[in-house]
Amino acid sequence: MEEATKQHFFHHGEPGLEAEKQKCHFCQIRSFATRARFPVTIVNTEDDVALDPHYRFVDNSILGKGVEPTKGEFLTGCECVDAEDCEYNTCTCLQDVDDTSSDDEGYGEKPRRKVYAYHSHGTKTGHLRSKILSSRNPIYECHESCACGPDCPNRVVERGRRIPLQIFRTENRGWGVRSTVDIKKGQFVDRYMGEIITAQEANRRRAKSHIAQRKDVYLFALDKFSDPESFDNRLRGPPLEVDGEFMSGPTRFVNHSCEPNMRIFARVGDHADKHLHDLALFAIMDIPRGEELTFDYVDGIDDSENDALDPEKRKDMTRCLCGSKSCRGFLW
Ligand SMILES: C[S@@+](CC[C@H](N)C(=O)[O-])C[C@H]1O[C@@H](n2cnc3c(N)ncnc32)[C@H](O)[C@@H]1O
Repeated sequence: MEEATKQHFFHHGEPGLEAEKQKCHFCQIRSFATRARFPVTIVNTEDDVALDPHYRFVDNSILGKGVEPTKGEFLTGCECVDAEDCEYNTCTCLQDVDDTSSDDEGYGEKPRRKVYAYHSHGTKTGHLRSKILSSRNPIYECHESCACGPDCPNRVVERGRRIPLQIFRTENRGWGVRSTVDIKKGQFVDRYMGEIITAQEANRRRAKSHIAQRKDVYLFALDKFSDPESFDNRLRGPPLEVDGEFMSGPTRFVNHSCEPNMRIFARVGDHADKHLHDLALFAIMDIPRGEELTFDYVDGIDDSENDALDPEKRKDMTRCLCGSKSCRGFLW
């Protein structure tokens, strides 16, 4: 770690080291557009280990072979001229929101039911509403094809990470992630990024991996809108997957906890791109600066407690070191 730090700070300003700079983690995170206001830092006060040299930081997912975004002519956004209108179900971006319990508000002839995922006023502006936080509902945001403009309050994930993150060496679970500022319940932290690959490619990578379950830690299926009956054939078949093992952002280093402080939500911009939805991490409680950020890798859906009763299965299982009171004992 110290070697890599020295090399970066003393030599990477010099010309002629382009190839070396490409592989340098500090140069990669310095190239992020938000580096000045919301930097990512890497520290290790535990041991001498550096990040895996094969790993590369990116600030956007990379589309793999055979993965296509929807073509421009099929993209459609809302026509809300006043961004305030994007809080109501009259905004076409929110038309698919399934929110039958409502804060119904009559407005002339049009029903203006507030279905918006975020608080839109006061100190909680931009934070997920508790009703969404305690659900598994997807988040529908306005996006680049919308008329509402970049300041629309329904563009929280689209605007990107607004929190400085630090990757640090934990005592017993390799690298972990924390924030250098306090985070409030409902605040967006960052997306889980990586290479977006086809299901076939994901299975090929699983088969190649020595321990398939280990590979599964880095693979996230984009299956929130999967539906065998869908008119969209991209939603009918096996979903695309995001592989963050060798190319991702800081959230790739977030560890598991059985009592997590964040949760992943599916976030969609253009409805034609549901097959490519984002994986957005939000705080589900207030998190003081410096506290490790975690999420539940299996989001509560887990067979490990049952498997652990079987001595044969148990010997191949990975012990969970989250240290929480309700720890389930095993990661998988
Ligand atoms: C997505 S990575 C997280 C970053 C990882 N700590 C690292 O150093 O690269 C997942 C791996 O972290 C470790 N890990 C994460 N949460 C853990 C936990 N609660 N207990 C034990 N190991 C954990 C396991 O080795 C797991 O395969």
